[in-house]
Amino acid sequence: MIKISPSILASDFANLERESKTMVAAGADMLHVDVMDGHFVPNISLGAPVVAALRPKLPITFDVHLMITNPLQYLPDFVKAGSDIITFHYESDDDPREVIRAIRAAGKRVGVSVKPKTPAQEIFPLLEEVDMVLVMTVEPGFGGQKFMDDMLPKIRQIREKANALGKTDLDIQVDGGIADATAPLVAAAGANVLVAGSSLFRQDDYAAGILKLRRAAEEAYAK
Ligand SMILES: O=C(CO)[C@@H](O)[C@H](O)COP(=O)(O)O
Ligand SMILES: [Co+2]
Repeated sequence: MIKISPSILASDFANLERESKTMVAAGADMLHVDVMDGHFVPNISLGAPVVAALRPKLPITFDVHLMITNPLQYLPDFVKAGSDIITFHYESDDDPREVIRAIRAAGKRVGVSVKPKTPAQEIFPLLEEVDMVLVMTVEPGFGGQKFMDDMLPKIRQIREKANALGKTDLDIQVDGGIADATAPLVAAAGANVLVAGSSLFRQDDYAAGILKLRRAAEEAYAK
């Protein structure tokens, strides 16, 4: 019901393979890869070569979060690298439908992400065309930021609209400041895919961390 997607942005990059493997063995449902270009967001992280290097070593869903300008230009690289879910930012392209179509045509699952200032209503017309909506609960660009609880109504609005459209299987992902205290809030609002970076990677026992986060969210989601 609840899926946990640890963000490897918070891992020890000098030991990326080991860190990722440990997180997968600890029970992660997918791995979240934050791609930042220094243009769409004011930070540079990692790119398709890193996905390509890790992909064959890890039998898990690669959940790639593109925080880049001109996603269509780089899409083939991320497809070739073995991404499973490709999420682009609604604000990063003038024609989001074209990006959705291209990701779909490449045989990948499609996510569309919204920054905190973008209202839910802007993506309502796209809900039937995507597999997942990513609601940013911080300004994209950096890990370790404080969760914005004013994003909770947005999650609820998207879940309600999806249900009203009959799209009850829409994944709603949340990303930014997700931890034991915030997981129940987002799950109660209707999110079912939780990205967590610093709150998981800073723990000694990743399995215990995932379990606790999952339980906190599941209890609230079921209500
Ligand atoms: O996309 C982003 C940041 O832009 C995230 O995926 C962060 O990596 C989440 O980090 P935490 O807030 O969980 O530390
Ligand atoms: Co992310």
